Amino acid sequence: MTEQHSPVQGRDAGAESSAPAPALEVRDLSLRIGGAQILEDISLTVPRGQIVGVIGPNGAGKTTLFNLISGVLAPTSGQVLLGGRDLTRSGITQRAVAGLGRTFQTSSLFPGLSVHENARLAAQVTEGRAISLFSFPRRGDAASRRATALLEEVGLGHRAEHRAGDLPHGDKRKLEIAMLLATDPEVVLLDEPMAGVASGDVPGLTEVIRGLHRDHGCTVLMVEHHMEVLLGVVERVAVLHFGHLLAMDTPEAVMADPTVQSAYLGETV
Ligand SMILES: Nc1ncnc2c1ncn2[C@@H]1O[C@H](COP(=O)(O)OP(=O)(O)OP(=O)(O)O)[C@@H](O)[C@H]1O
Repeated sequence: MTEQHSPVQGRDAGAESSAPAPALEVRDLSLRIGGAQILEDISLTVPRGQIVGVIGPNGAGKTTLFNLISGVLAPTSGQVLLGGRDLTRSGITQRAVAGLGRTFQTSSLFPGLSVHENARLAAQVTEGRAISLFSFPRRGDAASRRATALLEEVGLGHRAEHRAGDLPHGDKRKLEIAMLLATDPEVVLLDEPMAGVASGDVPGLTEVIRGLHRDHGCTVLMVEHHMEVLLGVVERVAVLHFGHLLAMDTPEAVMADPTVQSAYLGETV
């Protein structure tokens, strides 16, 4: 996507788009805990189908932003909108029903269950059935078929019967993405998907992330410290610094921005 490069300091350079309601919009979002201002006046928009990266030094507020968007935390002020709908006061489940999916920094799998059982539980939610391992699933039921198809799609078909807890990190992440896909999300938040993943598994996982966008039309917001991966996948990058949005623009514009370089890229990118 080509975008006019404009000065990027302190604002979302895509926020003035006249497109219909963006898939995700955050307006003046702030969080204060005790005396600490964790996030302050964050505003950004993510158009439908775009992949946006979120970067920033440790403690910049990236995970907190995800927690506010997904409803894990309530903001002190500001709004979160999904497809133009204000979900600021909605709980985690309501946001999931509205089309928001999320992975966490730490794995959220059931480690003692098989890969297929994990995927099937996620698929059961979409089938509108209560999550249950005790419903005597048959290989042929709809949730099982969907789980099998999604595992094939992310390249885990051959591991379906493995214990999820025994998977290497890269495969755990793929399984989490298969489970996300089982819920048909429109907007996906990925929190450091490459964390702990062996370098040899990075290209395969990167392809799975691209597939979220390419094959499922998902809008993706992705925190990632692995800059090579991030810059190769995203269309825009949001830079957080001490709880503020320092910039949001194309990777090229952000990387060339002296403010970003001095504030964040003192570390090598
Ligand atoms: N519940 C809390 N109470 C007080 N301070 C908090 C709380 N949660 C987060 N913080 C602080 O808010 C800041 C932002 O934390 P956050 O985890 O969002 O950063 P991050 O950018 O995701 O960091 P990292 O890259 O290390 O994961 C940090 O200084 C953190 O210590």
